[in-house]
Amino acid sequence: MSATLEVHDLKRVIGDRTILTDISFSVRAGEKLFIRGPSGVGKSLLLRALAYLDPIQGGTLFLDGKAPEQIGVPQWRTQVTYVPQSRTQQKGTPSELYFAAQQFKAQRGRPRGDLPALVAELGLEQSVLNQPWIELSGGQAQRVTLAICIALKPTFLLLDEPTSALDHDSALAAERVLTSSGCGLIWITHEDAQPLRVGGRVLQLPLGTEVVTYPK
Ligand SMILES: Nc1ncnc2c1ncn2[C@@H]1O[C@H](COP(=O)(O)OP(=O)(O)OP(=O)(O)O)[C@@H](O)[C@H]1O
Repeated sequence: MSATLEVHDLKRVIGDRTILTDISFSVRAGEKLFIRGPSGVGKSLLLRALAYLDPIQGGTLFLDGKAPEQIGVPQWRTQVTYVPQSRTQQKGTPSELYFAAQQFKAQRGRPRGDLPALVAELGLEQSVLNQPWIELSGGQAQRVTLAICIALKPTFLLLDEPTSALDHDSALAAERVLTSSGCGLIWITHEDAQPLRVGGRVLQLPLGTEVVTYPK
């Protein structure tokens, strides 16, 4: 049976503003769930909450029936990995980040993907791996970040507009790489055509209702 990520009645409050409330859904490894909604509605906050990067003010998260505290927060984030919209850091190179990520205790002994192959499939030269982050374009940084996160083989990838800095052909390549990764994908997009192309369920914020499922 494939792994399942469950969210029950999630609530996020910032200051005196309730941004998200009563959000419930579940996703299995290999499935795709798109998150849609207007700017500022709380899409990034939802993904950050799922990765246990921010505290939540209500609700529960489970991975295969276990809460983050039971699994251990580093182990949770190893399996439920947030991929930020912008470049992960300004210091060092992508290779150094990939090496450093593998040194975390929760990452040791886990299977890895083929990072050079992922870099090539995303239309990048291998040399980007050894270029300082600061020298990469927004689109190069976005793709190499994706390649690193996929190569770390989490069970779920939480994708914060993963193709926002890409031209159309590069976006299509990224969609192919992501869908063949085998990860469960929870994917924020502002592009109407993307869920239709990729296939998957669509959850609309602020209500958190599933509005449509596109076949694939
Ligand atoms: N650290 C923070 N402190 C205060 N307010 C925050 C913080 N992070 C987010 N917010 C607020 O929470 C709301 C939701 O933010 P979020 O980034 O999740 O929106 P979003 O739906 O991802 O938007 P966009 O589509 O523009 O990326 C916004 O009003 C934002 O200003």
